[in-house]
Amino acid sequence: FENLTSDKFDSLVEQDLPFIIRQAAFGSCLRNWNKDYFGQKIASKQVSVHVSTSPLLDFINKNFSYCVYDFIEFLKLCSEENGLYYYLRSIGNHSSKEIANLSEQFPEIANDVEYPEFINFCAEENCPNENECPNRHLFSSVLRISSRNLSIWTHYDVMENILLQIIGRKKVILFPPTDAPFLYLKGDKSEIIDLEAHDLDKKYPMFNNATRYECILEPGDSLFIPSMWFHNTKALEYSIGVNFFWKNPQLIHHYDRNDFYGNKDLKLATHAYVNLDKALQHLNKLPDKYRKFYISMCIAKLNKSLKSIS
Ligand SMILES: O=C(O)CCC(=O)C(=O)O
Ligand SMILES: [Fe+2]
Repeated sequence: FENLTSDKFDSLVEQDLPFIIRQAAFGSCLRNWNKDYFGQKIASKQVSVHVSTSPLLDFINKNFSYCVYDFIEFLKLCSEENGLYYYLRSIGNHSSKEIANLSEQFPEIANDVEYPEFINFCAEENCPNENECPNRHLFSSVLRISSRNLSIWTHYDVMENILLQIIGRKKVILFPPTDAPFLYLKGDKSEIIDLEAHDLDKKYPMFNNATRYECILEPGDSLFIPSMWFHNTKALEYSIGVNFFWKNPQLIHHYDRNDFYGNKDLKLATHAYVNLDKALQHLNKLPDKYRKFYISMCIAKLNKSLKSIS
């Protein structure tokens, strides 16, 4: 889409499908950002970066380490081909237990990113009235810089999200939330790391049932990624982007206060998982015949509940 109005944007977000917005007014970052500009603006800053010998980052098996670099040194390493792959996902200043916010961690360049009017972000930094306020509330703004060919594990986030591509092209592969049973999940992440591998169906036969959506983001494109949609991104070139998570007004009370990344399950879902584990612990104490019977009764109950959702 181009030239979106806020009504059109609202109705697209409501549809809960990913879509690309081309050339929206995200500010001067789209014209100014490059290594020389960052060098002039940013004197010295330490960043913690994922570094791996593999371009396919795997969070489950952790095939990377975290290394601290000076930001400008990191940009140099990340943009050259030296056999290592680098990925910066900006985090809070003092520890990872702080929400990423460009204005706080990168104040020198934060004003280069503006939010198009159609998103209707609330002007108040900490709106005292998030429940009643008609505007959207920004949760975090995250700077994402990757080496060419680097891809990020397939995962979902619990918040609505716009991923803005600023430098380089990026391929994004998405799967709808209904594909969860086919993605071999461990929490919010898929075990399937190489989505291009030829023998996926041998190791992951259910993956055949998944519906894959693909797009390539050019600089200036932004992608709406609905909450709970699985996504995997691959930088086709040295890539700089920013993404913005915002809170769904209907879920304000449901988000986990300890969520610093926009990806912690809703509190009630976490309770449900805990209780499900407890239920299974109880049933697993029974002899097989009874265990089988009661587990199938539980599944029937869950299926009935699932079918009642339109
Ligand atoms: O491309 C990336 O660096 C990951 C983007 C992502 O996971 C997101 O926007 O939620
Ligand atoms: Fe994500």
